Amino acid sequence: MVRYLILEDGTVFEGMAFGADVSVSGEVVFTTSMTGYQEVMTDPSYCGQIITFTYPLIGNYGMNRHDYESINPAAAGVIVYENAAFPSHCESIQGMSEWLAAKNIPGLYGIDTRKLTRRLRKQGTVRGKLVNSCEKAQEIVRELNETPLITNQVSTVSTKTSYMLPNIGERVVVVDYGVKSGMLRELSMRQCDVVVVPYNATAAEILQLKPDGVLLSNGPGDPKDVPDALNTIAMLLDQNVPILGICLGHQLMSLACGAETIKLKFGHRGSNHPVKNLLTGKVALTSQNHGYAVDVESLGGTDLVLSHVAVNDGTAEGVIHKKKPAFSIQYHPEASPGPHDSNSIFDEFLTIMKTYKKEGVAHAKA
Ligand SMILES: NC(=O)CC[C@H](N)C(=O)O
Repeated sequence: MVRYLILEDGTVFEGMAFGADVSVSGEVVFTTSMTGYQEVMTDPSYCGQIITFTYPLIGNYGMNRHDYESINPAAAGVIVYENAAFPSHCESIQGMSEWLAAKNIPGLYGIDTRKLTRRLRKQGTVRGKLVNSCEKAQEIVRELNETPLITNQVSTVSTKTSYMLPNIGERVVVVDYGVKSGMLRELSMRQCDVVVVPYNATAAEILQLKPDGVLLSNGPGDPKDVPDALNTIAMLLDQNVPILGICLGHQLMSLACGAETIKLKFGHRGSNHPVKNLLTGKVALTSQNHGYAVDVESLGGTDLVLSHVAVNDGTAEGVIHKKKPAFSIQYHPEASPGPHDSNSIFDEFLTIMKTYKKEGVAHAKA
C-alpha cells in the first residue's frame, strides 16, 4: 500500500506503508543511529515526533523482550528506507511492522531518506504528516502550518503515580519527565533504592522521601513547556540535595539556575556524537536525542559552569553547579546499545551522594 509524507512546506515523499494504518502528524526528525532502533522507537523523548532513520536497513534483528526504553512508545511515526520484512535474531519475538501495528504507530518505507535528511539539515526540523492519500495535500499543508507543535508531552509520558524499585543502596528519587528504563537500570545496577515520582511532584513531596540524591530525567518537548519544574528544582538545590540532570533534566536544571535554552536547527540524534569534557580535555562518543540546548552565552550570569561541549557544533553538553552538589549533561550516559564511554557519570553521582550522606549535608535542612 502506498503512503505519503507531506511536509509543512508542501513537499511530498511517496513510499510504502508498514506498521499501523493510521495517519499522524508530528515534528519530523532524523536519527543517525545504526543500531538500537527498538530503544529509539520506545524512548519517551520522541513523543509526538516522526522519526526518520538515516541508516538504510532497519528492523533486521526484529523486536525482543529486553530492549524497551518504555513499554508504551510515544513516537508518532517511523520512516525508514528499507524495512526488513524477515527479521532474524534468536531473541526476536516480533517483526518491527507487526509491533508498530500493535502500538498504533504508522511507518513509511521506500522513500529517499538521504534526501529527506538533507532537507531537514538545511531547513531545520519541520512538521509533517503521514497519510495514505495525497489528494488533499494542500489542505494538509495548510493544517500543518496552522497547527502549532504539541506542548503537553511531559504530562502525557510521565508516570501518573509514584513507584519504587527497592534496593539496599542510596535512595534516589527520579523525577519522571519521560524516563528511559535504561536510567533506572543503571541506578538499580548500582544498588540504588529508587523511587520514581511524577513530573509534577513538589519539592516537599520529594524531600519527604529523604533522598540521598535526585535524578532529573530525560523527556520530550521544549523545556520551557514544564515551568512548574523550575521552582521544584530550585528548592531542591537550595536544600543541597545532590542532583544529576540528564537531557531534559539538564535543560530544566539550567533554566532553574537562570540560564536560557534555545531550539537547535535540526537537533542531535544518533549514537556517535563526540562530546568534549572541558575539565579533563577528553572526548567521549555519546548517544544523543535532543532538539533543544542550553545557551552557552546565558551561563555567564549564573552559578553554572560549562563542563562539556559538542565537538561538532560547540553547543552546551553539560554544566556543573559552582556552589551546590549538582551537575547535568545533555547526552545519554545510560545509552543502550551504547556507546558506553560516559557510563561513569552514574558512578560520579554515587560518589557525590555518598560524600554528602557521610557529611550529613543532604538532610541538614530536609
Ligand atoms: N532526550 C531528551 O531528554 C530530550 C530533551 C528535549 N526534549 C530536547 O529535545 O532537547
